[in-house]
This record gives sequence, C-alpha cells and structure tokens, in this order.
Amino acid sequence: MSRLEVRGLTVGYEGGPVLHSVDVEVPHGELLAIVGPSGCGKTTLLRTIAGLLRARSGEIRIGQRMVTTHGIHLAPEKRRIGWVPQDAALFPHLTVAENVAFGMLAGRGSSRAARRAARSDEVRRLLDLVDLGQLADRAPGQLSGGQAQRVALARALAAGPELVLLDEPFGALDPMLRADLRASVRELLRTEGVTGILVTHDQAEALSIADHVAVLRGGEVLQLGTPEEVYQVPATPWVAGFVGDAVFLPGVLHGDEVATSIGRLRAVPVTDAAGLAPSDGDDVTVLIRPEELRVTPAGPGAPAEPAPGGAAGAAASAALDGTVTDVEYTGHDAMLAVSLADGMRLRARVTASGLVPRGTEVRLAVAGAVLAYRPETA
Ligand SMILES: Nc1ncnc2c1ncn2[C@@H]1O[C@H](COP(=O)(O)OP(=O)(O)OP(=O)(O)O)[C@@H](O)[C@H]1O
Repeated sequence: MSRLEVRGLTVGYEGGPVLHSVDVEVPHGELLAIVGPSGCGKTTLLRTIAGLLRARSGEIRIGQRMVTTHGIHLAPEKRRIGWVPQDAALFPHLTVAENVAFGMLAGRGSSRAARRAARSDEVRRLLDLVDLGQLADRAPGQLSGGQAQRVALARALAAGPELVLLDEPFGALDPMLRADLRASVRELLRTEGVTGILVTHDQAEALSIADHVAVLRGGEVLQLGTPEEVYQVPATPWVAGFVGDAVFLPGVLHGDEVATSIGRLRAVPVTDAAGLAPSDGDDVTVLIRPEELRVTPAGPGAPAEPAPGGAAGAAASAALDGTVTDVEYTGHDAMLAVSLADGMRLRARVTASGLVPRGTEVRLAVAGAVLAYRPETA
C-alpha cells in the first residue's frame, strides 16, 4: 500500500524557509491536488517529496518506507516515484516506445538498453493504456502536446512507482485536450492503483478530478479536504475566494442568524484553525457563493417572500432589490452583477434559462444558510 504521509515538513532555500511545517496525507490509490498562488511552495513540496531537495525538518513516508526524516534522505532514484513535468521532457533521440522503456529501467539504463526493452510486453501494455499503441515508433518531435504528455505519463508509470507526481502536466494544452487528458490520467492512476499528487493552477480542475485538495498559501497548508469540503466549507474567506467565486459581506451574529445590510440571513459559524468560532454579538464576515443568490425579475409579479431559509422579512426583501449592471455569459450559465439601492454590488450566478439582460430590475434572495467567519480569519 503506498500511502503518502508528510509530517511537519520545513524546507527552504538560501533565503529562508519556503514550506513551514507542512502536513499532508494521501491515502493509497488516491489523487491529491495542490493549489495555491504563484510562489506559495507547490513545486518545492513536490521536489522535496521526490528527494530533489533536502528538508530542514519533518518526515516523509511512502507506504512502509520512511524516505525523509532526521538524518535520512533517500536518493530520488530509490524513492519509487514517477514524475510528469509540464513539458513532457522526452528524450528526442529515442522513439516513443524507447522513452517509455527508459522509464522502466528506472534511471539505470542506457539508450541501447532502452531500445531492447522497447519491444517488451510491458511497454506495449503501457502504450495501449495511454492510447498510443499506434505511435510506438514515432519520434517525440512528431507528437502533439497531448500525445507527448501521454508518453510522459506512461514513462512515469513504467518503473512501477508507488507515487506519481504531476507538476502542471496539462498547463500547456488547449482546453479540449486538457479535459480529455485529465480524465484519462485520473482513470489510469485508478486502474494502476497508483497514488498521485497533482500541482495545478486551475482550481476547477483540482476540484473536478482530485479525491482531496490541499490549499497552500505562503508555504502553509490552509486546508486539506475533499473538493466538496474545500468549496462548501472553506477554512477561511481567503480559501473561499481562491477556490471559487465568492461574495463577502460584513455582519453581526445573532444566534443562528446574521444581520447584514441585505437583511437577516440564516448562518452557520465556522471554527478557525485555532479552534475559535464567532459567538453571539460578534462581528463576522459572511460568505455567499454566487449560485446561492436566487434572481427573479422585480415588479408586481415578483415573489413577496425570499427563498425559504434565506433572508427573512419584508425589509430584507426590499434591501435585495437591484438592477443588473453586467452580464458575463459563459454558455451553460452566466454571472450577473447586480447593483443594490445602497450601491452595493453582488454577483449572482444563474443558469442559461435564468439569463436576463443588462438593466433588468431584479430581486435577489439567499438560498440556504451562509457561513460566518471571525473577521480576523484571513
Ligand atoms: N532554487 C531556488 N532558490 C531560491 N529560492 C527559490 C528557488 N526555487 C524556488 N524558490 C522560491 O521559493 C518560493 C516557492 O517557489 P515554488 O516554485 O515552490 O512555488 P510554486 O508555488 O510552485 O510557484 P508557481 O505556481 O509560480 O510555479 C518562491 O518564493 C521562489 O522564489
């Protein structure tokens, strides 16, 4: 079983630590996506797990083997890790099959050994797995970007790794190819029973293919959870805004409601990393996802009461009357910018059937409970 466990990992370059006591776990056969702003330490974490960088402190365990701990630093080639870089990085003088065979030799081979191994059943099996059986004898220069990435994946799997690290492997591909390849990567890792870590700049990609998502900022893990947990109950307002569109409002908590400028909303207080939750009478930051704002045309036909569980009372409804000032249409849905009477602008997501033109008078309602954070929770 190749579960990955990273405990208290601190890593730095000459300028000081870049990762601060990072804890990460990936159960056997699962895929963890790591997201975070540029420079937060995603690649540093991958490189340290791969053994390319030495940790200042902390532990890394892959399956039963401790590969990094105080006084122990297992060499990269002994870690049984496959690496898929952003640019495939295939050997140009070897064919597709020979590149995969080179991976099978786990860094111990020569070009000649790779040429021999290229005819093996295992190389054929791997190429069929990535749908490239027909291109075994092609040179890397004759492949598309997506095909080259598939070869890189087959090469990474060829050595029978316990763990595959994917560093922005779809970054250079167009959106169609990207969606296609990420689905096959997910399926392949599952078929082969390999544990994986994917670094991506695409939050939607992370949420859609990973079993768990780790959100990194400034070298610290702010949240590690399932995609649903990270999106629906973000650990902090910053995480909420990083993984998706978010509307934030100031408010004051009163029992299970929060008083805001758009009325009283049903609220769930969020406990922060220090174990502190807002309590009665506290100022809070309220999070509403744009799809939780229901939009109906205003006027005589408009519903008198907002959606069940949302803003309560007629005063609240009036406060949620506004005008659509902008429409971002994306095909399957659209984001409406709605300016309220008090000048506040809220963003509401509607399905294509709920699309209204700019200038429409609308009434908003909040569906369900909102999350309430202590304002200090960044
Ligand atoms: N070889 C190095 N020497 C010194 N500092 C480095 C080195 N490599 C990276 N850094 C610094 O460490 C920090 C983390 O870099 P890292 O590449 O891990 O971030 P990242 O999250 O992968 O960024 P990106 O999303 O832009 O690829 C950055 O501040 C970077 O400048």
